[in-house]
Amino acid sequence: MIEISKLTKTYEKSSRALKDVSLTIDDGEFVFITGRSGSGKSTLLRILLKEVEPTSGRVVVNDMDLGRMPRRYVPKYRRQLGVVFQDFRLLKDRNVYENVAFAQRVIGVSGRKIRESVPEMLRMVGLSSKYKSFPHQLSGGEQQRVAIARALINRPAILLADEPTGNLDPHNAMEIMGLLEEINRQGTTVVVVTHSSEIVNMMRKRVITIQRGIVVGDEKESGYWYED
Ligand SMILES: Nc1ncnc2c1ncn2[C@@H]1O[C@H](COP(=O)(O)OP(=O)(O)OP(=O)(O)O)[C@@H](O)[C@H]1O
Repeated sequence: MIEISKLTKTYEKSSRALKDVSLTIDDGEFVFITGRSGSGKSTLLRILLKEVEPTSGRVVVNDMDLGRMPRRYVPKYRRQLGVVFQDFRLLKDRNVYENVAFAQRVIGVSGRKIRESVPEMLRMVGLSSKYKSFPHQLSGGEQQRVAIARALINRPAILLADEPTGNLDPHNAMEIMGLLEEINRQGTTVVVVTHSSEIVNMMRKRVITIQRGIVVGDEKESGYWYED
């Protein structure tokens, strides 16, 4: 569960990126956070990841108050969140299998467990046959599938996706959204930041709209889109 109350972020020498944002995302929800460029979406994600500190307000993720979290606990906290980015961020010199396995190796998962869980995850994202391929041999959609497999391999309760379809053509974008929907169906909370109105309108999920740092809309199962 994500509980945000009265969250404000003002960057130095700049206007407010977020102003008095309060919202709750329950376990198992699928939520879009949308808004124009510069509205504050990435700032919100970065605060959730504890990469950016709020100016004021409270953020509690899975019962952990981020404002009270000791610095040494942050890496462990971040591992409880799966994160996917627009530009995939795969290791270019490792194949598909190794890209996914790496996320387990760094936290000391046993070789036996890795050999069991990576193929299972690659099956889930539909990439079993490409496990030996390198990122440059894959389409954008396939690369994003690898990134999703990597984000989920340690079974996080929450998946945060920052413009996950931003580099994909409409067909691949729809496939990735279908995969995120399936992941959500299996119990993971999914939070997708996007400014694609097509995707938001097609999916009919909860849509939180941010405009100049303020939440101006929060609609359940909606195709709501902000006015320019
Ligand atoms: N590190 C920073 N230092 C100063 N100002 C920043 C910083 N990061 C973001 N901002 C400002 O905060 C505001 C919100 O930016 P943010 O990146 O959160 O928006 P966004 O909705 O994610 O935009 P986009 O869709 O283009 O990624 C903008 O005015 C931006 O210029």
